[in-house]
Amino acid sequence: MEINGGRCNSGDKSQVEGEISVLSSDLFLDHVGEVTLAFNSDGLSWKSHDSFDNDGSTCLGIKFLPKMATKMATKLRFSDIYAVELMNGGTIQESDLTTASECFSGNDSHNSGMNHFIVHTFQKSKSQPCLWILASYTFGHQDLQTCQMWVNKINGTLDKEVGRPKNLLVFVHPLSGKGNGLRTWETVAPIFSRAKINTKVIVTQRAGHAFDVMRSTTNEELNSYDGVLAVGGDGFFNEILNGYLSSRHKVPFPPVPSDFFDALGNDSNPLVNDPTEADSENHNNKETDPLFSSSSHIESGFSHLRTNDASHSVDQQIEYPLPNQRLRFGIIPAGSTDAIVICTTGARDPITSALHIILGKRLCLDVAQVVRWKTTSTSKIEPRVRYAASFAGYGFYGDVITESEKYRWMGPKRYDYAGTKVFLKHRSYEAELGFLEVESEKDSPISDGSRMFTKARSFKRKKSERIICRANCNVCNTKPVYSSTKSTPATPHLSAQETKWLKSRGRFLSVGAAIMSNRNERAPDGLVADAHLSDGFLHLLLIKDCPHALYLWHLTQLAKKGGNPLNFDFVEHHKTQAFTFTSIGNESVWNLDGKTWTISAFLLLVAKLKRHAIGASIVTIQVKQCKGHSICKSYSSDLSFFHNPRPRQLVLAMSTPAQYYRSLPPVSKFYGVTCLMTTSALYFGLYNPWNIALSYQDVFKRFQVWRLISNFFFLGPFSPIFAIRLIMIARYGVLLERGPFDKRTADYVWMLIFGALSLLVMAAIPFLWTPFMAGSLVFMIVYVWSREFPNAQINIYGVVTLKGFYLPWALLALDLIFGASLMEDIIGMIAGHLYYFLTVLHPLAGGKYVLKTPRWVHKLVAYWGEGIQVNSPVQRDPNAGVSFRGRSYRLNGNRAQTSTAATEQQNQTNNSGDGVAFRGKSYRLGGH
Ligand SMILES: Nc1ncnc2c1ncn2[C@@H]1O[C@H](COP(=O)(O)OP(=O)(O)OP(=O)(O)O)[C@@H](O)[C@H]1O
Repeated sequence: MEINGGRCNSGDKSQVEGEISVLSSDLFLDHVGEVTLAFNSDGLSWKSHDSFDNDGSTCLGIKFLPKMATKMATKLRFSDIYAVELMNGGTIQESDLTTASECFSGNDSHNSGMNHFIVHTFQKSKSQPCLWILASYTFGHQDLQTCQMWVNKINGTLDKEVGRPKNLLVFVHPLSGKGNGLRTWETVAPIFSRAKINTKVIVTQRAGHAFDVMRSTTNEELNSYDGVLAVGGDGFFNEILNGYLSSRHKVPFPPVPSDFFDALGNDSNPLVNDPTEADSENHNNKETDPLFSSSSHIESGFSHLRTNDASHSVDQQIEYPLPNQRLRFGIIPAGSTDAIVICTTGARDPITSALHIILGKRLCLDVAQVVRWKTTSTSKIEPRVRYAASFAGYGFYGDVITESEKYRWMGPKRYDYAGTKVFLKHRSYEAELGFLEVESEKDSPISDGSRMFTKARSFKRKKSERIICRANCNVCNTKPVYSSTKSTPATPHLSAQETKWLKSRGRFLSVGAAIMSNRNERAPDGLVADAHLSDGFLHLLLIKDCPHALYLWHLTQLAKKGGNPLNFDFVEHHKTQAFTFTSIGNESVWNLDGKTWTISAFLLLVAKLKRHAIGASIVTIQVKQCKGHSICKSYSSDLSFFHNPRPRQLVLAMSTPAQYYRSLPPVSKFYGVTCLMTTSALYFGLYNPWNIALSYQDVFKRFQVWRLISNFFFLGPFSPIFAIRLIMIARYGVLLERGPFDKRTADYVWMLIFGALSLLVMAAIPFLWTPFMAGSLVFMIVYVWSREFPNAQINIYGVVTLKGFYLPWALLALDLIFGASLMEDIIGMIAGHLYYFLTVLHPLAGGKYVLKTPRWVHKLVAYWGEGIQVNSPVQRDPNAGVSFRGRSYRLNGNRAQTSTAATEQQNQTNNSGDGVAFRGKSYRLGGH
């Protein structure tokens, strides 16, 4: 076939690689050479004329195989092509074998003055398949008309590709993330113009600008767009979403849960805040929220529903369509977190997102509706609705956003800084939550094992089984089946029989509602690894007040790929469709997709609306029809469940010494008992204490290595000082072991070993040496406790009441008064601080966690057979622990489990009045 002659088979049906094509031509493909290009029903395909085995690709006896030619695809689907461009003139390179091409004779004419067209597509990155990289194929022909014909033909087909946008409204947040919003748009804008997509670009001037534009744009104008793009972060996207929905999502509110307020004191509720609204969206908007006033059916629906009248179910059958059903929403990531983009496209890359949008890829997302109630008829606080697409968080999550806004100039690093500051403050907030349990879910045929209602069930999922929800997810694509007879297939109504409201009240470090997994660079698996994008559920995470170290452990699990952040006793995890929230006392703020909702949040109901109201799509969001409030119906009819408080009673004092002894956790019991026995043996004159004292001379010269250990078990002869030290073990050692080190026996043993080693090193310095360092080790325990429980109230001899933080210093002062040696106290505090610094402060400041418990300690504990270590890398020895097995009891009177105790439900022993641990309780409202 003579290529230079431009022989073209246009219009002929020919066969390329066995496919029937409607058009084929002989063309030059850049970097490949002569090819026959075929136009098939689903895409383009080509076949090279060059056989790389023949002599033509051999130069001076060396065979050259063009790399590009062998790697290049030979097929392109139309669904992957986003543009085709005709170019007049220019050069086509026959192959990338420059050496070889020099050997070719008579081919110079191929390389210049050729007309060509470029087919624009993408390819997936080999190392990261979610990352899409721009790719293009340049086909050349000397005849311009041939090129033109191909371009027209391809364009004609691309025009028929469904779902591709033609007109987009683009909002650019210039200061987003590191201030790169505008530059990000400039990077992707040429791709949109190449794909012949018209864009109207609005660069925002202030916070709330995009909200105002979205809210005030008429529906007619919005109808002229296929979608709205946010070039920015999650908060910016949230603003656009709220601007759109706030005036258009006309549905009646769920009923005011009046029973709930009654429970808290009704009208005279002192907790009602009456703040001046600081909503950024409404700076310039004096309008009353149309959700509450403008629509008559809304008004009637709202007041009607407020009566909790069962007849509102009639209203629930009313459909409230959004005016522009085909409008979609997209994000080009330019923010600091970009969790929505990471969860949908899988790559935090503006080009990948732009390609998804241009090619019309879509995905439904659930959107949560957050309703702040008007708490009483006279309350000045107005009911208000907000929407969140990824996350709603309170406490730690709200405080971090508030704090980080002060340091926006730092860019994304502000979250690390603000997070550390908020962590160190360790604020907890009292609150009461009610959440919906959908019983029918358990029997649902779509249940995939990922639907969890209890913590125990949720933790059974192995890391390897985690499902990452993306496009075409089976769970999200399957309609839930509910048994209510009133249901229509599209509107699953939950009857009171099918649903239960559970309640949880207490002090929480944070409350989070994850609407999607919220994967991001700081939490690679997200808050809830296997959350779905549009299954109609959200994941409620309640982090109860707990010591610093445990909370840090939870956070480090969050930050770790494959971590298990929910596997803690102080973490409650519920998969639900709705929850209520009532703050009590001091309040934090809510963080909705990274935007704060100021202190006015009194009670929130988050109802995931997917199949009830709104669906959203990937990068592109499609708003679906709203169909009533079945959740709310069950809410009003099921509130009686709120009143059945059956808190778990904590038994803190045992009635007999034997019971007390059995209740002690293993390490403190072992250490305390050994110290007591050592002193008792001395009392009976059984040994000379100098034989167990620390003496490096004896250790190194006489190999009396036991001295390195034995000196840690002698607290001195019976005396007031001895008694105080023993009580310290029984009190603070036990509190530590039951609190921060609960189910972390190996870690606690390692803390003591590390402390002992540090003390031994210090004792090598002559003026720090003391013969017995048990007192120092006890002081180390007290110091660590004081850091873990800094706000606990302590009372010294009924005279002085202090915060836990000052306890070691108070004891130091007492030792001074009693005339005891201060040296051992001080070196104990140094060892304690070293441990706390390496395990808490240093990792918090971004440093490495260097003090990981060594494997041999895990083995030791496993061999011992006492205590529990969650996530232990070693198996417990089934024959171990004979000496203590079965003699340890939990405080609630249950025998401690010594085997698979990781799933054990354990009481929070810190409720003992230290005022630090979670004081609330979670219980089934039905009293089960
Ligand atoms: N021109 C502007 N000047 C100041 N603030 C703006 C402007 N445009 C938008 N904003 C506000 O900035 C807030 C944060 O924006 P955005 O979410 O894009 O950035 P981010 O916080 O860095 O990213 P992420 O939410 O992913 O962490 C938005 O909620 C929006 O209200």
